[in-house]
Amino acid sequence: MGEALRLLIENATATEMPTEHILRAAELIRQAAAPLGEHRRGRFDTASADDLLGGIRLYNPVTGEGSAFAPPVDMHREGDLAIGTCTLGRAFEGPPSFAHGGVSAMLLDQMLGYAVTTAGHPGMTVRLDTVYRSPVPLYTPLRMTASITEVNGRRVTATGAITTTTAPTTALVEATGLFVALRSDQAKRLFGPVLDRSA
Ligand SMILES: CCCCCCCCCCCCCC(=O)SCCNC(=O)CCNC(=O)[C@H](O)C(C)(C)COP(=O)(O)OP(=O)(O)OC[C@H]1O[C@@H](n2cnc3c(N)ncnc32)[C@H](O)[C@@H]1OP(=O)(O)O
Repeated sequence: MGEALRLLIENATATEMPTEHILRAAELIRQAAAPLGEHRRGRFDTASADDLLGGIRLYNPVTGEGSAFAPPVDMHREGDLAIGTCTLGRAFEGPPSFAHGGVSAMLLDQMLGYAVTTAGHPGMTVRLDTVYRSPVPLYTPLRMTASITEVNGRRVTATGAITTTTAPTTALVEATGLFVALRSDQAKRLFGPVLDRSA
C-alpha cells in the first residue's frame, strides 16, 4: 500500500490534468480511504507491523515502506559508517526542481539517529545544525552518510552529509547532531503509555 500511496502523491503533485479528472480522482481517493479508517489505532498504540525494540517502524516518515510520505530512505551500516539512499520526487520540492531544506534536515536527523542507535547509543536529538552548500536535486539518486564523532556520557555527537550517488565526495548538505540518551525517568515520562500498551 505504501508504494501505491507514494505513486498517488507523486502523480497528484505533478499532474496537469483538467479539473474534472482531478475532482473524479479526489472522489475515488475518498472512497478508498474510508474503509481503512473503520479500524484505527490510537495515539499510544504502535502499529501491529512494528517491532519497537527491533527498530521496525513501518510508517516512519523517512524510512517507512508503508508511509505515503517517506521517500523511503534505505539505510544500512558499513563498519562505522551509516549509509542511506533515496530519490526525492516532486512532493519534496522547495526551490523549483530542488528539495525543501526542511526535508534535507529531516533526512539527516534520521541518518544521524540511525548511526547513533545502531552503534549502541540510542538517544533523542537535542540539537541539529545543518549547512546547506548546494541545492539537493529532485529525481536524482542521493547518498547519505553519518557516523559518530564523540561519545561524552549520555551525550553523543554525530555528523553526516547528503550527496548525489554520482558525486559522493561533494557534500550538498552537512549536519551535526547532538543526541542525548534518556534517563529511565525521562523514558517513562515520555514513552510510558506507549511501552505499557505494547508490553
Ligand atoms: C536496530 C535498531 C535500528 C533503529 C534505528 C532507529 C533510528 C532512529 C532515528 C531517530 C531519529 C529521529 C530523532 C528524533 O527526531 S527525536 C525527536 C526530536 N527530539 C526531541 O523531541 C527531544 C526533545 N528534548 C527533550 O525531550 C529533552 O531535551 C531530553 C529528555 C532529551 C533531555 O532532557 P534535558 O534537556 O532535560 O537534559 P538532561 O537534564 O537529561 O541532560 C542531558 C545532557 O544533555 C545536555 N543537553 C540537553 N539539551 C541540549 C542541547 N539542546 N544542547 C546542548 N546540550 C544539551 C544537558 O545539558 C545535559 O548535559 P550534561 O549536563 O549531562 O553535560
